[in-house]
Amino acid sequence: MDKPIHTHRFRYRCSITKLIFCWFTILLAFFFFFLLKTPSSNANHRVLPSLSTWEIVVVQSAKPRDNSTGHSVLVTGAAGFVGTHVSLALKERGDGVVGIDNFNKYYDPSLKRRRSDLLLRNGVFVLEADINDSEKLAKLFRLVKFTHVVHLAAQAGVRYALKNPASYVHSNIAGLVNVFEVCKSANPQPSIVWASSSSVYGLNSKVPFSEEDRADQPASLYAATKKAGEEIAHAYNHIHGLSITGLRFFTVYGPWGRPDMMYFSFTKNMLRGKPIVVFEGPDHGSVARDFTYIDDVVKGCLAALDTAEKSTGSGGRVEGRAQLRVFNLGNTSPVPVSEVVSIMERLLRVKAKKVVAPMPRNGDVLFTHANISLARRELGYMPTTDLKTGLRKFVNWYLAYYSESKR
Ligand SMILES: O=C(O)[C@H]1O[C@H](OP(=O)(O)OP(=O)(O)OC[C@H]2O[C@@H](n3ccc(=O)[nH]c3=O)[C@H](O)[C@@H]2O)[C@H](O)[C@@H](O)[C@@H]1O
Repeated sequence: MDKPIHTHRFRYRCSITKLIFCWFTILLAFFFFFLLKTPSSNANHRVLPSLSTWEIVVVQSAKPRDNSTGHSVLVTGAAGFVGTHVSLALKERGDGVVGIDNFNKYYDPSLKRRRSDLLLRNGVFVLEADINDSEKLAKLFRLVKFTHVVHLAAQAGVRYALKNPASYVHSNIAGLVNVFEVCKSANPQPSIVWASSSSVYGLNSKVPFSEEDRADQPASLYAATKKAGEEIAHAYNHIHGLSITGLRFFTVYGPWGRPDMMYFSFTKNMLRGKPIVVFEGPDHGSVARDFTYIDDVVKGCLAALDTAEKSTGSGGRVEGRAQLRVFNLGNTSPVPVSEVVSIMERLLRVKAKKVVAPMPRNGDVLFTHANISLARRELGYMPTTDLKTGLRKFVNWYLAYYSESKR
């Protein structure tokens, strides 16, 4: 029997209503889904874009002004004293630079932050990470094909090794190996320039110190880790074809310097009317250093980078021998610490309260003196700043920096 027409209509209306209801429910579900999703996706945005922003900033920072001639350089220890100056100089001449620094507390981290701010204002991004963090380093190399690595991150200071020996092993041995490991696996492999130290000459008494002299009598753990670094560099060069240049820095000083160093701490104490302890050698002999001004050292670093040959390894294969070099970067004119104090007295117009004490057996050596003929020949390295001029520049910076900090 035929169903009454109104029943059909009713059913028909019902199914239309159901359909509309269904669609409406689906639309509503979508609406609520997106409504509820928005805040959490915003939360994600706080993470994701900051990650991609981080990546974009790295890529931008690494870009040379001119792609065909400029380098892309990773500078470790970029918020350090030498690292900051080298990064600025590279950026200024058109290279792309990315920095990495762990901002540790060995000395006032706010100085490192201020250096990092200065770098950022000049287009250099410094990533906060430790050189032992292989993941972070590998990530950087996935983002950028670095042509060079200037490895300056280290635990510095010869005397602090008595207090915290582990930090020297962590940064100067394990950290160095980690940097080499990441560089070795990168494709293409970068060329590496890294900071060794004049302290590797240790008890060597043949002057001036030449690269061929003995460097197997370290007087401090710091020196021992730097010398070990040179041997480790040899192994990575030999096995993996990494092009490596080690630079033996001689007591580098200047604006934005390290507060743990003598010229810096003496300035601070003299201005506050506090005593300074001046070490002397046996029989009241003077202790002297081949103080080298930062701008001269920066020129040496850039010349080392520019003359560095390409690494020869890739994908586990090595095509021929890679370059392995070591250079002294000194000033060739040692100055006794007592003379530094006299210069500071004149510059600061303050009489130092000197306490003369025998040099403790804590890692110090009596003197350093660089023979720079190899660096002159191969790098065109020629220091031009005498100690008086360099210290004047340091004092000017110091007074400006700390009067501004006070304000
Ligand atoms: O050339 C280097 O390779 C090394 O130079 C410096 O080491 P150092 O020369 O000992 O520099 P300072 O700590 O500034 O000492 C300079 C001189 O001042 C003397 N000094 C230091 C501190 C002090 O209170 N009194 C004092 O007479 C030291 O004996 C030394 O002769 C750096 O601190 C090291 O990181 C670097 O590697």
